Amino acid sequence: MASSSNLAAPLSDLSKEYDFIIIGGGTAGLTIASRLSEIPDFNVLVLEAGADRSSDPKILTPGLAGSLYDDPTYDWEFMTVPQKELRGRCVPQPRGKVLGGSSAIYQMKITYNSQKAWDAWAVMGNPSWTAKSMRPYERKFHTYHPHTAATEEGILQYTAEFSHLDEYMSGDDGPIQIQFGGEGSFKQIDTDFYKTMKSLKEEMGWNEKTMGGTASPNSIDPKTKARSFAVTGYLGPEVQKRGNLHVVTEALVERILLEKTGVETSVKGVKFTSDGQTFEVNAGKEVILCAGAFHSPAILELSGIGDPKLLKTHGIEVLIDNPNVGENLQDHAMPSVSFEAAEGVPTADVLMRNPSIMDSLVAMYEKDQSGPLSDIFRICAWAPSTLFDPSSEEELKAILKETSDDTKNKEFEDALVDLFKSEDGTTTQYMFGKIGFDVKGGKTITEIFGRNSTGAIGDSNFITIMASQNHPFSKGNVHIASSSPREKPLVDPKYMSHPLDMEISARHVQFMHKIISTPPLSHYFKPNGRRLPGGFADGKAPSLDEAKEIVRDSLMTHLHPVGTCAMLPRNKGGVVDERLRAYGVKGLRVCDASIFPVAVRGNPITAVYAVAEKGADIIKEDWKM
Ligand SMILES: Cc1cc2nc3c(=O)[nH]c(=O)nc-3n(C[C@H](O)[C@H](O)[C@H](O)COP(=O)(O)OP(=O)(O)OC[C@H]3O[C@@H](n4cnc5c(N)ncnc54)[C@H](O)[C@@H]3O)c2cc1C
Repeated sequence: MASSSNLAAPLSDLSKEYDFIIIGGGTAGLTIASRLSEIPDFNVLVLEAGADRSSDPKILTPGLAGSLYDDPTYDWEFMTVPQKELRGRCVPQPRGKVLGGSSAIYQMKITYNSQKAWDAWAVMGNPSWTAKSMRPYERKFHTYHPHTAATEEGILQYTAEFSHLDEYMSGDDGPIQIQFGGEGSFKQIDTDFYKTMKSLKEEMGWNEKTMGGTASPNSIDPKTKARSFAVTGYLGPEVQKRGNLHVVTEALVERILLEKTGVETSVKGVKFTSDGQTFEVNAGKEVILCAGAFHSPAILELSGIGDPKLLKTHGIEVLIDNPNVGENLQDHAMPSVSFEAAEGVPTADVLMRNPSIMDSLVAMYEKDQSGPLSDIFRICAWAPSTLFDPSSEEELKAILKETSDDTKNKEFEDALVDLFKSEDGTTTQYMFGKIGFDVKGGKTITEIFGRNSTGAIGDSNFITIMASQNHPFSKGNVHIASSSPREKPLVDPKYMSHPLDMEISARHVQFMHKIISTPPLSHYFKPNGRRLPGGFADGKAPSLDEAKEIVRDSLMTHLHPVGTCAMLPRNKGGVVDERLRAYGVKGLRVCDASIFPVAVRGNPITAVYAVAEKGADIIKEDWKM
């Protein structure tokens, strides 16, 4: 049953025209809706395909985040097309299909982009998107609740000194609540991970300030112990009282309505379906497309904006010829190797095997928001992307030279190489999960986390190390599969299609041996224990060739697709200009993860909020507000 959410009048009260129509009530969409509706003269409509589940305990309980995937109630359940470099494996790609979008199902981990990686956006043709211009927006979206002395002593003293510890980065009155967690939020194993990464950093001579362990806070509200996300943050009670904001859920946008007057193409409105009925609403000022990295390009294509060849194949009239739509897909990909834990080391595998334990944890949280489900402590570390020893650096540079013939891509590759060379930009993000992953045997995310028929995890407990490449060279695409708005677009990230990505990832798999062999962390692993998907035999690091095979069998997504409606000059692959205006159409902007020209360092939600905050300011400025 379609609903018009508690924020607005029923669907039957829908006006014929709104100043701004926002497609997608997700992370970016709600941020922009909230900021634009601060102006009483603006009338704003949000159309969201998913339902309003903002009081659903599964969404609000931090420790239940893992139960939201592979369930169409919350998740679009994307699956990539078969990936050539992964032996034809398809990779599951959850995306939030509820009010709040992916912020309602994401893992709540907060990290920040590097200065150098923001500046790459400017260098590539968007001079007003420098790191300096983005920092105020990174502060604006959140409130940071200061960490405790225990967190300082047990964790932060061993971590790299940057971003969240930098006062300049800590917002004090933004809508999203960020915290490190209270007493008991981290365990001795977490402290030992940071001690190990600190000693490795010293041994490897990595940059003191930016590399090594980093503790990321979470977007959990310390007062309620609940997920803080786009709905709780940007559609709070005060915003809900605004008469100029209308949010319609369970409303699937089919296409943007465009009209041609002479040579000019402009936006007329939006066509959507809800409750089996079709509606058309006019946009007095603009349509703002915020449907995320997979749906935003698809909606453009369904509306006649894209590669003429593709559109004609699907019988769609070509209104704007722009073959860049849906290209430039970048996703953080990560080989994920599970190492058997030493006897007596508890991991979440125990919970997977004993649902009754989970039931009692849920009861604890329901009673007074206490227990392990009220908090998530996530650990990670940054390492240089390639440069473990100088000889391999030479080898990697040679590979890059061989593959750099594509002139359109040259600027992108140059920007990435520049990032590699810089102290703060060049990163692979190691993550550490206290649970086994069966990536090779699991077809869905749920199966990968140990509930699949291959039974590879069995009765063992595992600790998984993931190595996410933050600035991948491989680029894929997302395009419609047919002219039906109900059919999901085809997602092809082309993981590891650039040979340099394989070289980098394989070296990081080799380095995992060093991580598990270094005390005090080494004590948590069973000597010569089982490894998933395999390798590391006889207590040794795999050879480079063996490591590449491990990458093929263990690579999964870090769930950070971006870039498919890139903000770039049009002749360099752009879909929108630096004021987020779609090329060739008056009154249409795109603003979400799809506009990122280059993937950010680390987890992208902070960048999505910051981009949306800046986007809202740009729109206000352009309408002289
Ligand atoms: C499982 C998971 C875990 C993650 N963990 C982290 C993490 O810990 N830290 C981090 O920083 N990032 C994480 N991310 C990534 C982060 O959540 C996303 O990058 C970010 O939320 C994307 O925001 P967006 O606005 O681009 O898209 P979304 O937030 O996905 O919003 C798009 C919205 O558009 C709606 N929509 C799509 N098509 C239509 C249509 N035709 N009509 C109407 N509405 C439509 C969707 O339903 C959705 O609500 C995670 C992502 C996932 C999926």
